[in-house]
Amino acid sequence: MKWVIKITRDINKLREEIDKIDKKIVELILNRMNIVHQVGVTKSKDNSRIYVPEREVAIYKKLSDFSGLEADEIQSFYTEIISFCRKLEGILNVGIKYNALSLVGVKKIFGEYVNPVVIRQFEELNLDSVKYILTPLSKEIIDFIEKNNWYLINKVNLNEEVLYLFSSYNNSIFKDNDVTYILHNGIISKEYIKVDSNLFINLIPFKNLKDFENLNIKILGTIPSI
Ligand SMILES: O=C(O)C(=O)C[C@]1(C(=O)O)C=C[C@@H](O)C=C1
Repeated sequence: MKWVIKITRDINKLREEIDKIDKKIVELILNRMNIVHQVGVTKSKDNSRIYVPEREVAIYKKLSDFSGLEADEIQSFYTEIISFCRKLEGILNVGIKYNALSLVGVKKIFGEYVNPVVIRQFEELNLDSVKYILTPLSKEIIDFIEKNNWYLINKVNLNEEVLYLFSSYNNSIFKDNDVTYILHNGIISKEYIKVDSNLFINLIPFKNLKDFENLNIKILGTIPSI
């Protein structure tokens, strides 16, 4: 019986430590929110985009290098911290087709603070308020982004499928190892996705993009990688 009491006492001490740490974490999150709010005010003056995927990926990478934790592990909890801060800048509307996978994908990319807008066809979207679409690749979305001049800006891997994030805003900072997705009527890279019998999405390292300049290609976008 004696040792049970000792363990309980030790656990209580450890929990006191945890409580202290939690207070510090929340205090730091409040400081972070304050700074992000100021970023938001600056952005709203020059009307720049709220969601900056390449910056979010850079944050995961820096914290991974700093801590030795895998970037995926950092991302698993940091997405929510960024989501919580980002909501001060505004809540994003993201168009999805109705299915459980898309709802999971939206939360995995944006965290809790996001507004999924469920639609049957992308053409139904109100483009004044919806600037993002998360979807598997299809001819329908390729046609939509070509028509509306949208870009491929991010992706999310779920167990069974990959969902791609399209936006009316393009990413603006690219690193050499980021992957550029280009549309062409043939296969011109080692990695590619077949859209239909005469349309392929070729995946090219951003640093090699200049080698493809002379071909008849359309750049869909570049996805930040860690
Ligand atoms: O750096 C910015 O542009 C921010 O708005 C801050 C912040 C963040 O919480 O760190 C939030 C939203 C962006 O997607 C990227 C980063």
